[in-house]
Amino acid sequence: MAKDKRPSEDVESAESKKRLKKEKKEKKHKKEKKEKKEKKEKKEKKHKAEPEATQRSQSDVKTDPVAVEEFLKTNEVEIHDPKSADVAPAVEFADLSGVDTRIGSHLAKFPRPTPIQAVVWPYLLKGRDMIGVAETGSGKTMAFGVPAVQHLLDSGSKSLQVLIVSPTRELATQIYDNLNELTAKVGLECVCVYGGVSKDEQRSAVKRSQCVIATPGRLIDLIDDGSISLKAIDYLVLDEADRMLEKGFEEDIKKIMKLTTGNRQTLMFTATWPKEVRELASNFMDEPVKVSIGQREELSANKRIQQIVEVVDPREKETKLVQLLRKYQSGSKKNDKILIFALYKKEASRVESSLNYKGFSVAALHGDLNQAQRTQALQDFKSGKNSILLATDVAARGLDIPNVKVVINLTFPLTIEDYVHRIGRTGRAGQTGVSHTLFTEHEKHLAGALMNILRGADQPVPEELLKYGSHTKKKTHGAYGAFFKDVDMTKKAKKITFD
Ligand SMILES: Nc1ncnc2c1ncn2[C@@H]1O[C@H](COP(=O)(O)OP(=O)(O)OP(=O)(O)O)[C@@H](O)[C@H]1O
Repeated sequence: MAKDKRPSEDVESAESKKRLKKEKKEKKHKKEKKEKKEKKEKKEKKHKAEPEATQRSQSDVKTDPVAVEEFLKTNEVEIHDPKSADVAPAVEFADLSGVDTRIGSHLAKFPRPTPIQAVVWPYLLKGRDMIGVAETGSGKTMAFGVPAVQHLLDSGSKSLQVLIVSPTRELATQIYDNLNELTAKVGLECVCVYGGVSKDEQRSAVKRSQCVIATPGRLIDLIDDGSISLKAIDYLVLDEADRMLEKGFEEDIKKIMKLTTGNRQTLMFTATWPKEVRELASNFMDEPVKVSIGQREELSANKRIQQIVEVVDPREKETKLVQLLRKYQSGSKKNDKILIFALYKKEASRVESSLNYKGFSVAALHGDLNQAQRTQALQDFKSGKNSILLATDVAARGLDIPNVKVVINLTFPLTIEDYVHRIGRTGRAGQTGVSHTLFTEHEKHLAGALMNILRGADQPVPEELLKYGSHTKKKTHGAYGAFFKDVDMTKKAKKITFD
């Protein structure tokens, strides 16, 4: 009887139970890993065995190693493949084999694949896991989007198989718009799942979709209430992957990964890939190919952006901002689009009112607004109704707004990675742009990192910045994800009662 058992027996049986549980878990993990490997190998074999006749066979192009070498060198392409597979880039669309012609004709609106697309597509079509790092505005959405849709076509199944996770609602919507154009062409459906709006429509769209683009919070809500199952997800993308792996999102991502199949193809895409997130990333991936484009340094900015940095007294910032807006919208430039970044929601809202009062046409985008206001602000900026958008870092990553001429950093971001993403809202898809940063003593711990970025992009380093020295503080904002995370404002606050 349990009652008569000696304490040491209790401990022993508890320990052996624990051991058994651990062994069982390890066995399960090993089995899943093995299954995943077998499925991938099968897929790779399938691709080798039957090059699709939809486009020119890749072997036609592979034959010119000199051209391939030249392409890799000119575009500063680095490929690290633990399996050392011999995979040639698809430099022209015609070089891309295994892609449905309906997708091919959609892509024909572009002259040729961007370098990241050219390099990752052939690997992704073979079913490989991937870490793709390339500058802002370089076409990463289609880099993971085209193989995602092809994956659905190859499998022929009608269940929810593709999941793309994004840190913000606006970015999720944008990815959805991009992918929806592709899926609509081939008779498949996408759904966008994000917070701040009603769940009902999303629930019913999930039922008919094969591809879901989601922000983590709402996705988990819908999983928890049984409206969505990730059981069949076998192609999973983390866009803005480094942000998704930071604290604040980390637990959500772990939960999401656990709920998908062990046979998953996992992709991570971003313009910045700090060391801090790499270990966590490797837990979710199986021998990923790492492709980086133009990343001479560990972290680099788009070189087509002219970066101006001015060191100012913190009290002068707003006066300086007004002068900059007048300068960048003078004469024929009066309707040029300018994106201003503030750090805090309150700051954004206060400066927005002050600029509107001074006669500028400003919209604001930050987490204190409801989703309808956020969507409207972005739309008004895109359409040019408001030529100035004042945003927090909710708009720093991924947003592809046509013709943003200037990005102004009114307050420097918390991390240097966010600086790279913020300024990347201009100079997209081969265009040029200007970023103008007001730097104060409050950010002096980031001066060294900023100088590295400037030098890496052949930009001048102002004298005043040098006085802060080249000391680079390690990335400290582990909690940044939590600060940044969208809060669902439609959710009722939980009532807490104290006894
Ligand atoms: N092959 C191509 N040729 C020219 N333009 C392209 C091509 N593919 C995509 N684009 C365009 O490039 C722009 C930027 O693409 P996208 O938003 O995918 O960039 P990104 O690399 O994801 O940027 P970020 O790092 O800021 O998220 C979009 O307007 C897109 O339509």
